[in-house]
Order: sequence, then C-alpha cells, then structure tokens
Amino acid sequence: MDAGAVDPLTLRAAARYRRKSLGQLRRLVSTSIALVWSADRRLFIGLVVLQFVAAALLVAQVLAVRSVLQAIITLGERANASGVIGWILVLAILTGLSAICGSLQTQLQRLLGEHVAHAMWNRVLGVSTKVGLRHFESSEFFNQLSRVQMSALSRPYQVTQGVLSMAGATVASVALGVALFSLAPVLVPLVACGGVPVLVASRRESRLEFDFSVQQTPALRLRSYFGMLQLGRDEAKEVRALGLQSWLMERFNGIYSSYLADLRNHVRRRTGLSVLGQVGASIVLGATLLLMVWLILRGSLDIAGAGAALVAIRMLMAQVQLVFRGAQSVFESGLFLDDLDDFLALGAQARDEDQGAVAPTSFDTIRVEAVTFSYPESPQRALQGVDVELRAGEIVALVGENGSGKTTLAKLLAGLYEPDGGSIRWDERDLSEFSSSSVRDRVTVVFQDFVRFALTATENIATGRIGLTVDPQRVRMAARSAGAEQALDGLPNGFDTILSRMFAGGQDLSGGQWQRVALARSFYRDAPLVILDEPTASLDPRAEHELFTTLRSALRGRTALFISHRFATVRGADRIYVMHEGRVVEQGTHEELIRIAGRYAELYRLQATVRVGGASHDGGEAVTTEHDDRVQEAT
Ligand SMILES: Nc1ncnc2c1ncn2[C@@H]1O[C@H](COP(=O)(O)OP(=O)(O)OP(=O)(O)O)[C@@H](O)[C@H]1O
Repeated sequence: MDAGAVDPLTLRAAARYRRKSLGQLRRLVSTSIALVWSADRRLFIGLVVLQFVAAALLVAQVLAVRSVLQAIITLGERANASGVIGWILVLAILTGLSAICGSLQTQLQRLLGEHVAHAMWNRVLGVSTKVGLRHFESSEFFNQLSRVQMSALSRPYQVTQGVLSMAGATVASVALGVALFSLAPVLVPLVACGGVPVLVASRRESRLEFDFSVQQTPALRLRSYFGMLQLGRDEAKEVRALGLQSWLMERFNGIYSSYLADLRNHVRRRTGLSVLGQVGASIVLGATLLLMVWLILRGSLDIAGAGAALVAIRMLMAQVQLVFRGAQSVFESGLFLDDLDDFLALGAQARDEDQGAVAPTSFDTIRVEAVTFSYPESPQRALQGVDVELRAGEIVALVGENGSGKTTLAKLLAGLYEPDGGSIRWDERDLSEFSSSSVRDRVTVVFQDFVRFALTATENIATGRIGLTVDPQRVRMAARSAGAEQALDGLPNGFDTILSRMFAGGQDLSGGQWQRVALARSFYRDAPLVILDEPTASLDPRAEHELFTTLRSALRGRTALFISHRFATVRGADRIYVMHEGRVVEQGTHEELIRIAGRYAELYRLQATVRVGGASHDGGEAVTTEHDDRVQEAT
C-alpha cells in the first residue's frame, strides 16, 4: 500500500473489511508468536510452562478447599484437629505458590515484552531508513509511523500474551470445569456462558479503540510537535527571543484539551460497553449461585461440596473471562497489526538498494538531460527540462534565486530521488541502471541543513565513510582540508570531544566551525562526485577565501558541484549554470555570463551593491565594494 495514498478514513474502512477475516487473524497470531519466539524463546517457553503451572495450582486449590471443609465438618465427629490443620497448611502453601507464580509471570512478561519491543524497533527502523525519501514528503507516512511507534510496536507481544493467557485460562477452565463437574455437573454450562457477554462487549471495545487511535493520530502528532518546540534545545533560544512561550503553551493546551474531551467520550463509551459485559456476566453468576442454592436445598449438594463449588465457580468465571479477554486482546491488536503490516510492507516494496549494476568508480562526464521532477503531492514542477553537464575534475557551480531548483537537482544527482522525465547519465549509462547503494557510494553531499551528530568530532567526520575502520590520520587530513583542524584541536579533548552540550564533557561549535566539520565529512568520504549545497553560508570571508583557494587541491581531482548564492565564490568555477523557476536559463564561465549581461550579471551586480539600508548602485551614500569595481570592469 502506498503510504502517500492512505488517509485515516480509508485505513478504517480497510481495517473494518479485514476484521471479518478469521484467516487474517490466524495469520497475525502465528506471525506474532513467531516474532515473540524469535525474540527470546527461553522466556517464551518459561511463560508457557508457568501458565500451565498456574492452572494446575488453581485446580489444586479448589480440591484443597473441599478437603478443608470436609475436615471441618468431620471435626466435631472425631475431635481430631490435625486433619484440618494439615489441609489448611496445604491450602496456604498452594495459595502462596500461586502468588509466587503470578509475580514470576509478571516479571518474565516484562522482560519478554522488552525483547519483543527491541525486535520490533529493529524492523520499524529498518523500514524507515530503507523507504525512498518520497515517503518523507507524505503526512500520512508520518501518521502511520507515529501510530506504529505509539501502539503497533507493543502489539505483537500483546497478541502473544493474549494467546498465552487464553491457552493457560483454557487449561485452567477445563480443569476447574472437571472439578466443578464432579461436584455439580449442571452448573458447568451456565458458568461457561458467563464469558459470552464479556466477549461481545470486548469486541466492540476493540473496534472503538482502533478507530479512536486512527482518528487521534494527527492531533497527537501536532501536540508532540508543540511539546517538542518547548523542550528542544535548538528551539529554546528562538522561543525566548520571540517570546513564543505563552502562545506555544496555548496551542499545546488547546490540542490537549480537545484530545481530553474526545478521550472522555471514548472512555465513557468503552466503560459503558465494559459495564454491559460485566452486568451480563454477573447475571449469569447470580443465576449459577441460585441454581447452586436450589441444589443444596434439594440435597443434591452437601455443604463441603457447595463450599468447594462456590470457590470453583468464582475461579472458573474468572478463567472463562480471561479466555475471552485474551481473545479480545488478539482481536484488538490484530487491527493495529494490520497497520504495522502495511508499514512493514513499505520496506518490502522499497527498491532494493543493491539491485542493479554497480556504478563505476569514476566517470568522464555526467549528463543531466531534459530532467523534470515534481515532489510528491506538489502541483508544481521543481525541475522542468534541466540540462547540465559535469566533466571529470571540473568544479561546476549552480546559482539562482531561492526556490529555483538547485537543491532538487543536487538530490537527483545524488540518487536520492529519481527524475520523473529525462535522464541522468554517467558516461552514456542511465543512473537508474545502477544500484542505489553504489550510486550513493560514489557521491558525497553536504546539505545546507547537514546533521550535527552529538558524537565526537572524529565520529562526526568518520560518518562520511561508515563501515571502514576509523582512520585518525585520514580524519585529521579531511579536517585540515576543510579548515577545521585547528578549531577541533582546541577543544577540551581535541578530536575526541563530543560536539554537543547534551552530553557530559561535550562542547558546541559555532555555525561556521560546524560547516567545516560537515565539509571534512565529505572529504573523508572520498567519492568521485562532491556536491556542496551552500558550503560557505556560515563561513567568515577569510575562511571562505581559504576554502576556495584550496578547494581544488582538497578535491584532488574529484568533480564538484557547488551551489552558492555568493557570486564572489562562484567566479572561479569552470562553468556556472544559472537556474530560474526549475530551468537552466544561462550557462558559461563567469566572464561569459557577465558579457551576455543576462540574469547572472544582474544578480551579480545586485549582490555587489547590496548594503544595509538598501541604497541603490548609484546611491551617493553607499560605500562601493570591491565587487562593484569588478562588475564595472567586466561590463
Ligand atoms: N520537500 C519538498 N516538497 C515539496 N516541494 C519542495 C520540497 N523541497 C523543495 N520544494 C519546492 O521545489 C522548488 C525548488 O526547491 P529547491 O529547494 O530545489 O530550491 P533552491 O534553488 O535550492 O532554493 P534555495 O536557494 O532557497 O535553497 C521550490 O518551489 C520548493 O518550494
């Protein structure tokens, strides 16, 4: 199922259709058990054994109660208390063992639950890191991911737990039923009926729960988002600077209040159903007890038998309800597991990263030909018929106004998206022929919003080529090429300092220093194509100048595409492409582009004369910059 096409209503309708299928349910139960089994089979077997032990202890207690009562009744006749004391001791020991068994079950269940959650996390993270980036443009994908995290992760364990408790309670019910049958056979069918109202009510409750969860997911995600804005370290300064605290709190509280109102209604409906089920069960219990009194009055049941039957009925009722609750838990989780299944299926549908030929380790020319591309669910084309050429060893620049399509083209070149039309060719071979993993291996990208890992400086750089044993010398070389070496050496633990204050001993870097670390990461990767999206936006003029004078030697023959708004830095590129509204509108060297006096020349001149206060190029007050002179020279 394509996550982008699913909305909550469709999902609910699909779930409604599916829940009629018992075959589906059987499959869910067996996959859940298989998952729990694979998570920790020893714990699983231990819990199964404990279920049976618990059932046996219950039956033994009923029999012990009868023996205690018989011993008490015969006490007067024989005046021998030892029999009573002996049976009371047996009953006490059995009760104690039952309690020990119960607490052991609780602890083992907790452990097993964690093991299953771990296995589920592995699956979910496996899918979320494997699916194409397109999914991350879809709000429904995030809703699904959020539902999976909130509930589906724990459901396989819940199903297994439900099946286990059903199995244990069924064994106990049969054993107790046999015991009760030996005391008063007529009572058995009536007690068994006690579970039916609970089952009917529980099934309805499960549907309500699933519908509620689907309906609330978008609001809960928004609530978490507003919570995160108030908790996040990165957001903290801007929230305070803009004075957003009360506004954010209001939004957060608004969502919370409407969620609580919905939850109140939901809880009311669930409680109503649950009460109905319990009332039904109590009516059956009352009828059973009345029947028992009638049996005593008729003389079909003696006092000891009646006492034991009373305990058996109580226990049997509880066990029968456990059987039906287990079934409910399976039904309820089954709906969530469908959702989880859909999510996990996205991983199976994702293009196999290793499928296709291995991309060559070098190329002579990369050609982007008539490429068009639209983001999912976006009515506008981000790229419309783009042609670009990158020759081996060249430094090619992309410039253009905001939203003109530069980053989008970079993403396509890096193999993160596939073009909707046109082609990207590596020496006559289409990029789509190659496996995604090998294409990504040959490209390194520094995005504008690169990740700042809260890891050591060495790790931050070495993530550029994960999988290789970290080579401290190469890390240092990469840092040197990016101009980061000195700053990192100056940290309390040098390259071993964690680059975040979130962790003890950590130290944060300035924006420019971070940018150099990101550059170092890309140099460490050592890929034939380097894409730098605004690599100097946070660098000071000296650092920027140094970077570009040393860029060619740092690249060591690799091809680079760099995106920049700073025209002073793109001047030195071998070729410059000017993008406008998703198209390449001009191309050439700096000199050629200035000569044709088109968009590039205009943007260049605008930037050269920009000054605080916005005076014009000819403005008398403006201080002429070095660029002005160059523009005038060039034009
Ligand atoms: N994830 C996205 N989903 C939908 N539309 C997007 C997405 N990212 C970018 N766009 C749109 O695609 C177009 C091109 O965006 P792109 O980021 O490639 O521009 P850019 O030239 O890199 O801009 P900037 O100079 O501001 O970084 C814009 O209209 C933008 O709104």
